[in-house]
Amino acid sequence: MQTMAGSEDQKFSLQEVLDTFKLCLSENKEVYLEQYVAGWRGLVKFLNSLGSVFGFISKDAVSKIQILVSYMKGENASHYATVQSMVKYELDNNLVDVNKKGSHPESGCRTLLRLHRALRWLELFLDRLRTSTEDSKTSALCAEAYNESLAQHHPWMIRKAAGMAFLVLPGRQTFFEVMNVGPPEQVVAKLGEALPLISEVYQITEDLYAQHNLLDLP
Ligand SMILES: CCCCCCCC/C=C\CCCCCCCC(=O)N[C@@H](COP(=O)(O)O)[C@H](O)/C=C/CCCCCCCCCCCCC
Repeated sequence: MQTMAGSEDQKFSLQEVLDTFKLCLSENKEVYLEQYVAGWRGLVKFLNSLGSVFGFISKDAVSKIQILVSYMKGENASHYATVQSMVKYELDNNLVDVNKKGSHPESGCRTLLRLHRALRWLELFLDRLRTSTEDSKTSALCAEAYNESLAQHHPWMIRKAAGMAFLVLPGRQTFFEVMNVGPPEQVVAKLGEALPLISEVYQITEDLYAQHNLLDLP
């Protein structure tokens, strides 16, 4: 497993992200937090390679990763092995601000929820990339995926800033090259492999959060 330090500087590999999401689920379909966070670290590498325009997004993702890592390494680390154990521990011990921000503004549950919502964006975006054609615009694919998911949870200012950043996304060909997988057909095949894994992790988390009424945590 990679360490947090310095990992964002290394080269992005879609295969590596795929591997971490493969390792995310236990036999009984619990979501391992260490692998979940490792998957996000890999994605942040990609985002960082796109330039400073995406810095505000990367910074937010890194800060959420760091909050989760601090719980995973803290005195109650054993409760932060899986998303399921984290939810149980934080709810049983009243460590989650459920209706409005109070004494636990950075609970693991609310922090993971932000990344979970972003995972839905990723799922939609990757599916669009997979089915795109040579002349498709990544900025449009990204904006569509964003509007269908994360945008619904963001205020106007963030939506505006995100929309501006999408406009400078590199074209489809460059995008595919940065994934370090090989020719476009292989990228498409690899995306087809990655998507069901990401979808399953997303759905398991979504169901868990719905079951505990955690989908709107402030
Ligand atoms: C497989 C390779 C291709 C895809 C690679 C994608 C790489 C993407 C890497 C990271 C995605 C960023 C995840 C952003 C998490 C955002 C969490 C969030 O919603 N935070 C907001 C709410 O937090 P609280 O205030 O409640 O604590 C926060 O306000 C957000 C601030 C930053 C703006 C977030 C905009 C998100 C746009 C997502 C699209 C990223 C575009 C990447 C382009 C490839």
